[in-house]
Amino acid sequence: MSTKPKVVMTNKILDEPYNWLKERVNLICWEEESQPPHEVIKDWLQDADGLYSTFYPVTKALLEDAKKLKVVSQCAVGYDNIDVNYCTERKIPVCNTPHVVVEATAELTYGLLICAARDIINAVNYVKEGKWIKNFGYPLSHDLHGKTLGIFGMGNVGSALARRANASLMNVIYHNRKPKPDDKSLNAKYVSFDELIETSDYLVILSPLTPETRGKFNYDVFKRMKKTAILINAARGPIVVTEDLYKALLDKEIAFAALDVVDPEPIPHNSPLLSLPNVIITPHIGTATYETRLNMMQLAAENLLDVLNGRKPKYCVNPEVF
Ligand SMILES: NC(=O)C1=CN([C@@H]2O[C@H](COP(=O)(O)OP(=O)(O)OC[C@H]3O[C@@H](n4cnc5c(N)ncnc54)[C@H](OP(=O)(O)O)[C@@H]3O)[C@@H](O)[C@H]2O)C=CC1
Ligand SMILES: O=CC(=O)O
Repeated sequence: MSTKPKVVMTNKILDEPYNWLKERVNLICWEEESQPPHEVIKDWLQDADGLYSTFYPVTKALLEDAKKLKVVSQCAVGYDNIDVNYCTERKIPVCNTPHVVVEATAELTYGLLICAARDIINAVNYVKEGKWIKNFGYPLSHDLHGKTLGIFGMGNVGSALARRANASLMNVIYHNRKPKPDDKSLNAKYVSFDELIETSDYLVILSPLTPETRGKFNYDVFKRMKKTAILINAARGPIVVTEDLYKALLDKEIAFAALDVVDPEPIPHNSPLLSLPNVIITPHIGTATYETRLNMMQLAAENLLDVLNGRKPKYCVNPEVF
């Protein structure tokens, strides 16, 4: 019988971190293409010491029979999918992977911003569909330089985006619950939520999903934004009310939306959002580069192993459990 701790992994990860972890623990991993069924993971967890979550819904119901569980290690910075309060009650540390996700997520967000501002996806399709019959024929798009970029949630990723916006000669404003001490170095101005939504040409959501931010962007907010505004959500889908966004785009209350995250995920194939020409959607790929995922996967494995070996992990969102 193995004396190594048992760890449940909710999805296969890259070979290097997988093999690194497998050498150190008794690893049981869901390797199918499909999302692992709740009942299977719940069953595997009954005698497990650790859970390595690839953004799996970690609910009280999933964990309540996992009496030996010592750690939940998430391969992501956001942890809104995890019932942290329940884990804290059980004195189970919840680990995540901040910092290593930052630059790749800012790059993707910046890419969405440029694609939306310059209408690149529709323009590519216009060429592919044989509609390019003369120059000066394609509908005009909008500059980045000289425009106002509003960031809702100026943390690590928001700051990395602000640096890119500075290089594009944009004016950067932001709203957090409190101003950032280093915003001068980011050439970014702290504004109220009202000023953010009313004056941004491009409004990027980069806050965590919390009870306070859930549903924050609703029809009333969209009505108060510029009619020419472009909304980019690279944070979490439920921060935006999906039906309200659809209506606002249809009613031309805002001009365009570029989304890396939606509610629900994956987006249903018959979602009305997919029928709109003024929406582009990517499948939650902010961190989905080889290099970044490798770093995240290794960090999540190290966090997990630290706890199992009685050490404090590098990143833990409920440190009060120690
Ligand atoms: N699309 C993707 O693949 C990815 C998505 N993400 C998402 O992006 C989020 C941000 O990541 P990251 O920058 O690393 O996180 P950080 O914690 O560094 O930044 C979050 C920022 O949001 C602000 N914030 C929190 N609550 C509120 C609120 N109620 N109103 C306004 N601002 C608020 C915080 O400031 P303050 O505390 O002062 O309010 C903070 O500056 C993650 O939580 C995750 O959900 C991250 C990586 C990849
Ligand atoms: O969505 C990704 C994350 O790291 O959070």
